[in-house]
Amino acid sequence: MSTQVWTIVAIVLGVLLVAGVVTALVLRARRRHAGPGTTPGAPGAPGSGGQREHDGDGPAPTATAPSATAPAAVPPALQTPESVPSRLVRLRSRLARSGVLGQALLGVLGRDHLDEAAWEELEETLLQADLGIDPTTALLANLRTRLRVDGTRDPAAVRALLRELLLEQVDPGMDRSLATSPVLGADGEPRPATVLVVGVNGTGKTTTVGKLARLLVAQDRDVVLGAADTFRAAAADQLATWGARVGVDVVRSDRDGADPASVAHDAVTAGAQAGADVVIIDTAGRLQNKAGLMDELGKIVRVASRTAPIAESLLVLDATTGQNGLRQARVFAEVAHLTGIVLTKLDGSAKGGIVVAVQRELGIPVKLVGLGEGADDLAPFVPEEFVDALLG
Ligand SMILES: Nc1nc2c(ncn2[C@@H]2O[C@H](COP(=O)(O)OP(=O)(O)OP(=O)(O)O)[C@@H](O)[C@H]2O)c(=O)[nH]1
Repeated sequence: MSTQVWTIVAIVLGVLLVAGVVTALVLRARRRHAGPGTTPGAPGAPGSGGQREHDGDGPAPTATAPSATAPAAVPPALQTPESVPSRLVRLRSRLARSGVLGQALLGVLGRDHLDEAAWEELEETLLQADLGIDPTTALLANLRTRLRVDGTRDPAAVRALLRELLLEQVDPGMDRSLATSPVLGADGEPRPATVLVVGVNGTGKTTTVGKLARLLVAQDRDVVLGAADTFRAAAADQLATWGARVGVDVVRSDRDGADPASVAHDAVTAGAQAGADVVIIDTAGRLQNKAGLMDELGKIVRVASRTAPIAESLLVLDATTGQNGLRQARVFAEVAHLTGIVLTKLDGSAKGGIVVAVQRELGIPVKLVGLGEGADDLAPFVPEEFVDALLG
């Protein structure tokens, strides 16, 4: 072959080599730009509607509760939970969907003449909203008296009066703060605040534990989770996914059906060793008539409070279950010294009166409300906001 042909072959090979190198560099740069562990459409991936991008009131696609089948092996991208003030603003409209109660009451009160049939209608409306018979009777008696004494039928004044009387029933004076600061243990050493979460299956316990971890992380608390629901195998996986999303450690047993009290003990110990502020313990959903399961809960309580008293025992209640929820509450109160209620599924429920009924029944406050399936759809309960939402 002539020198000319060899030169042409060398040039072609050189061009191909340079093109290959350039292509490889471009691909590498693109991968870097996408970020580590980020797959299109995966939680936290750009454009996937990740937590940070979700500002509206619609469902938060990536913020939805992790499913039991979520892959535990691939660590999900770390998320930043929504701040408390931001979620209060965002979730207000969810509460407002229960405004049908206020509209119905104000509709009747706006009539020219309030006869006995009208008062019965008011009673029926309040009972249907699960306010309970005693609070309903008390509220209507006060309303009758005040309307007579004040002698006003002006709509704005009637609304203000109804607001005042409803708020009285919700009892804004109750202490709704969550005890989530480290406590002094029996040995004089600081211990994390232990938060025990109990309730019947399906009320939203595991979801609430995950959401609460996020709420506390948003408040700069160091959190450890204990997966003491060893009854439902998937619950620990579910919790592990919640924890991984916000960088929170989850203590779990590698054995299905392990002793839940032992997991609770390990979680409290791990929390203390890690210097955590809070240890939240998820427990198995139990039917109140299953004596064995309730005994087991008693054991968890004893073990978890061995080194320091339990700071919070939260009962998770499904707002849509009405009187049945109250029966559950009574049984749990006998076993665990309850300090607060988390009322879930209040989004879109017209049964907001259950807040009043359950507080009266147990004498403990509703501290948190669940307002959707999104990861940050949990908020502190604020009586004034709640009553304003009821009035629509
Ligand atoms: N709409 C709505 N759904 C909720 C809320 N809280 C929980 N859920 C849903 O309720 C269902 C049950 O939640 P879980 O957390 O698995 O219930 P659990 O009490 O732990 O159930 P067990 O582990 O079987 O005892 C899930 O589909 C949750 O997404 C809420 O505030 N609003």
